[in-house]
Amino acid sequence: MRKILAIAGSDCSGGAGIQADLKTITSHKMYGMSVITALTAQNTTGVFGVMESTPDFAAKQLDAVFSDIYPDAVKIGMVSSKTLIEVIAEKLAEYKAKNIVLDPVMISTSGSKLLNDDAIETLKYKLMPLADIITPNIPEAECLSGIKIKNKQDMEEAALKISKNFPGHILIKGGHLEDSSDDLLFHDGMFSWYNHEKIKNTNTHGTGCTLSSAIACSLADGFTVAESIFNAKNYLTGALNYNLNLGKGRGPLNHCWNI
Ligand SMILES: Nc1ncnc2c1ncn2[C@@H]1O[C@H](COP(=O)(O)OP(=O)(O)O)[C@@H](O)[C@H]1O
Ligand SMILES: Cc1ncc(COP(=O)(O)OP(=O)(O)O)c(N)n1
Repeated sequence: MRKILAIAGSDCSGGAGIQADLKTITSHKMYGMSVITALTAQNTTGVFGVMESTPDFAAKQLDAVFSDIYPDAVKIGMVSSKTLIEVIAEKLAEYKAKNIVLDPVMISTSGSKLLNDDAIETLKYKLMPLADIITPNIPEAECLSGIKIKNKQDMEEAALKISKNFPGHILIKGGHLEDSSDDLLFHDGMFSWYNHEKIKNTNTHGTGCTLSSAIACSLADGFTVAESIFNAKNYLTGALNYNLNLGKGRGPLNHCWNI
């Protein structure tokens, strides 16, 4: 049994955050664990409130997990404050965590800030160096690179810029592009494109969380990063294609389409 730890915020409506992570991990027939960094009051229409965990309590959760059931991979999602990021980085280094996938969650697609402005540098310089792969969406890649992204060429430029400070795998997700959903992987001086036509489904709440957890599952299974992205995209495509239609806004995915 592979064991996966998700460090992320809770989405009470079940589409994104820790709930999407645990559903994804379970659908991969793996054992999911969670360190909850924040409670959010949100649904398919927006985010109405955020209540952060204290850094001390996040540290307690990390100690409880790592001292008992050592994870084969770790996915990190929403971590909103500087002090929380610092404590998570310290604990992951202390426990020599491996196969770390960092989704640098900054703003929900519904427009709410999920990362404090004064925490961006801490995320860049304390948490990113521990990650094997980071998975920014286009607005997040713009923030990390300082480049405005309008097309695929801009995505390549942004990846190059981000790589100046981060030697690991950089996956810039293209879900926010107008006419395609092509994702770009940059590593070791090489670009690889994961091309995908846009699925005509507006129910995409939690796609980023789902993709990063699915990547963590394949890494835990021993696949390379490039193979793990390929597997994760297939899983995500199945969940999107199901066209689940729940809620009054941008609805969630069917994480259980494959079981
Ligand atoms: N309509 C869509 N059709 C196909 N793939 C999509 C669609 N929307 C998002 N994706 C995929 O979902 C993943 C998450 O993408 P994105 O929406 O950019 O991230 P986030 O959810 O973090 O904002 C990416 O692999 C992207 O290509
Ligand atoms: C608690 C929580 N974490 C992360 C997100 C962002 O989720 P993401 O998968 O990027 O999807 P959308 O924002 O596009 O729905 C979130 N909303 N809540």
